[in-house]
Amino acid sequence: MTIKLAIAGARGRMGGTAVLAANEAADIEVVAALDYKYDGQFLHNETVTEMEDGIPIYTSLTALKAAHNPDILLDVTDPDAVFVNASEALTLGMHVVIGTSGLTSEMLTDLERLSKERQKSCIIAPNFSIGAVLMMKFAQQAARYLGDIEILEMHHDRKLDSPSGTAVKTAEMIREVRAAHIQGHPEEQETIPGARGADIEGMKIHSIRLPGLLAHQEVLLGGEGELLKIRHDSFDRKSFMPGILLAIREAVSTTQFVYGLEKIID
Ligand SMILES: NC(=O)C1=CN([C@@H]2O[C@H](COP(=O)(O)OP(=O)(O)OC[C@H]3O[C@@H](n4cnc5c(N)ncnc54)[C@H](OP(=O)(O)O)[C@@H]3O)[C@@H](O)[C@H]2O)C=CC1
Ligand SMILES: O=C(O)C1=N[C@H](C(=O)O)C[C@H](O)C1
Repeated sequence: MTIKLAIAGARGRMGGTAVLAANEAADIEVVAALDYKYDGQFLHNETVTEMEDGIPIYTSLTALKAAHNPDILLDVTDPDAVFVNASEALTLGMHVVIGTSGLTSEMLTDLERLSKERQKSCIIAPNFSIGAVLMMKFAQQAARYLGDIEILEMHHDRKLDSPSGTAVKTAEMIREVRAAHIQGHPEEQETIPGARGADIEGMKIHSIRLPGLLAHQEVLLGGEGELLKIRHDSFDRKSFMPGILLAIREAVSTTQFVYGLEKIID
């Protein structure tokens, strides 16, 4: 069976790479794209134009669904768009795979409810790279022994959200095994606000944005007289593609809500 795939954000950095990867997969066909702008202009009519490779672009998911009946929507858009796109897709009876970061815990709860109600898969992967998933799992494992942790996430300077979805997921995974406690000096004070980074149960997350970077993370685990560093680097968006294809195939063959690719790989 050929999986009919629609992509929201198909003209972006991740979406463009995903179109190429899906087109190379024998069992997947990209049937349409969902977008809201073309060449900087906002689009208003329903079927608008097509991508360079002939994939039609729609501004309305309802119109896209009526014309192409895709099995699944892959969303790689931005934090403001993803929840609306994913909720609409589930409501229309499509499975959903989400790579977009920035979903709040309330949004995750709503998507889980909708996915169960509609009996459609919703797979959310803060990071599709197999190496990054392993980095998160290794950090979780190490956190049982070294509980003072700071996460350094480094991305390209076009990224909209901070901290990254990967850093948040890493802290959440570590939280499952680490006793909650405040790190650093109990009376420490920031003389410049933000100096100590974002805080999840005492763990600090520091976000770096620079041209030249793509997606990198270091988890620093400190103990008396020692430091363990666990680092992952994505140098190319191709690193995310095997995980995307895996999630798409998994989504159409089951109905499940999954937050984290580690749950599928395991
Ligand atoms: N899970 C993972 O492994 C990875 C996740 N990501 C995440 O994927 C997301 C996209 O990243 P990236 O490709 O770098 O970003 P880009 O800005 O390059 O791409 C996002 C695309 O989505 C489009 N878009 C915005 N709003 C909508 C909407 N409502 N409907 C349809 N399309 C829309 C944008 O159009 P326009 O530019 O005209 O606004 C743009 O083309 C980010 O959240 C990022 O964190 C990225 C890499 C890996
Ligand atoms: O914006 C990106 O590029 C990336 N975003 C994801 C995140 O927020 O963790 C995944 C990866 O780090 C690349």
